[in-house]
Amino acid sequence: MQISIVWIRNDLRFHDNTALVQAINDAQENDRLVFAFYLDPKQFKIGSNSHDYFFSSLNSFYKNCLEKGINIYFLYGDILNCFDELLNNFKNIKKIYFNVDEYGYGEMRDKKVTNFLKERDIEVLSYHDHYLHSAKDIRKNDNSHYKIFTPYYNKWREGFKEEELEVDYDKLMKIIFNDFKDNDALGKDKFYELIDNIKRDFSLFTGEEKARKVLKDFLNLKLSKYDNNRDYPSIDGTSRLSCFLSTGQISIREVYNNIIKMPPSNGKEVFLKELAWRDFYNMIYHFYPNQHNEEIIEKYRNISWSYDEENFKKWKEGHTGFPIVDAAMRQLKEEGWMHNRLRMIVASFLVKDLLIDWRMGEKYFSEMLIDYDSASNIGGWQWASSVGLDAAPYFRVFNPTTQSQKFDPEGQFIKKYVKELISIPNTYIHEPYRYIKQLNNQYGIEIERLYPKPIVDHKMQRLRAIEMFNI
Ligand SMILES: Cc1cc2nc3c(=O)[nH]c(=O)nc-3n(C[C@H](O)[C@H](O)[C@H](O)COP(=O)(O)OP(=O)(O)OC[C@H]3O[C@@H](n4cnc5c(N)ncnc54)[C@H](O)[C@@H]3O)c2cc1C
Repeated sequence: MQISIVWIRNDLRFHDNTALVQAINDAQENDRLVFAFYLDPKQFKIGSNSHDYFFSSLNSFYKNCLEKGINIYFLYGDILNCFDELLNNFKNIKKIYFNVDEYGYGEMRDKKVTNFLKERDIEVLSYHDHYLHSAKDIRKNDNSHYKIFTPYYNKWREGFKEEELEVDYDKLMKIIFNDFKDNDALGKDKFYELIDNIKRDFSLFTGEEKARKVLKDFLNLKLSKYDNNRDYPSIDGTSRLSCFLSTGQISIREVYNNIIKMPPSNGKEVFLKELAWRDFYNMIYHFYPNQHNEEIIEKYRNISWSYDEENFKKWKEGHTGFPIVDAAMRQLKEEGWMHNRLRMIVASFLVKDLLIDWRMGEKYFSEMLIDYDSASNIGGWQWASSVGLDAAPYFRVFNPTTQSQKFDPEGQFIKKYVKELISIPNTYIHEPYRYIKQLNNQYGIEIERLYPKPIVDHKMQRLRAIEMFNI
């Protein structure tokens, strides 16, 4: 009997899980398959939304496995010790299957483990699975990578997209190997401990079935109007698939294939472009591995950012005195998700109004977002900060008030999250300070008790930001 391991990671699903399907298809009659999950202490962000969502999703996948009669072998601790333990516990492991990470810490970890396993004569079979096109797929004619999105997108549209892979469940159930004691696997206790300590339970928004339902609702109810509605945070007009995609609870090919089958519409075209941005940022992070810490545009590496903790706190808590920024930041804290338009507004505000280092914002998002994905998050932050490839030009400074007037004209979104503004007349909702000042003059009500006055003067900060970039 030979054992193959399927190393599960941010691909928490059965359907169209490339590594899993390949492992099942490759197996001979006497081969056996073990599911393994490595709990990486370096990646825990205990108490954060991103951590709680990931572990709620892992728990959901684990329960799905148990229902099917599949156990998971959890590993916890130093990665090479863990794989050593795995090889010792199952003497006849011949192959390890997994879906690769193409950037950042995950890519380094995969390389380290691959070398370790190869030295021990274990065959390592790794696959591209997480994106429609892997980082090296879409190239210019001279074979270099793209730096600008539009030509990348044109090539991306033409590129061949893989078909979805079906799981042969009958075969899987014949070859699955569960004959290990849970207490042999040191990680099981740690897994239960992590699940017990989840602060915010996101389980209702996890799982393969839920992801499929969210996709179906999007196709039926939102896709055809996506182009018009996607910019208005008070409208539920976007897919809400990001958390399922970042944890792999739905395959990107399943999303793409369903979209492609829909009748032509502007909504469909715009949506495909968003999927391409996801691939684009994966590609960029792959080719600029220091991007998490370093501006891609070299001349901006010497900007003297502010590290003002007080203003940073006001931004995080949603107390800046700019209602659209405050509503968005409160939504992020309460729900772990923020609308794309608002991500752009609050990121621009942090960097170009408060002049604070984008890395501080990126780190905060990495903890607060349930859809946290390092490539898209760093890409989004470098875009808003004008320091990345094909980013917003440095002189484009979002005006939080006009953005608010344009994308939340009635203030519906603002009033949902900034409750203290609920009875402010609509004409003042984007600049409540003006109204409160009137109240103050008329009745002597203290301004800051109702809602803070703007913590900065946007016009002045805009000029300072432009000056700061002028190096
Ligand atoms: C500062 C900043 C940080 C961001 N951080 C993340 C992050 O950590 N994780 C993340 O998934 N997205 C991130 N985004 C991109 C985008 O905001 C979210 O993907 C989107 O809001 C998720 O909601 P949705 O699924 O309803 O999106 P939809 O509008 O329905 O889009 C469909 C899918 O396309 C992809 N997508 C859409 N817009 C983008 C984009 N600009 N860049 C990359 N992929 C995109 C996502 O996978 C999304 O689920 C960030 C954007 C900014 C400006």
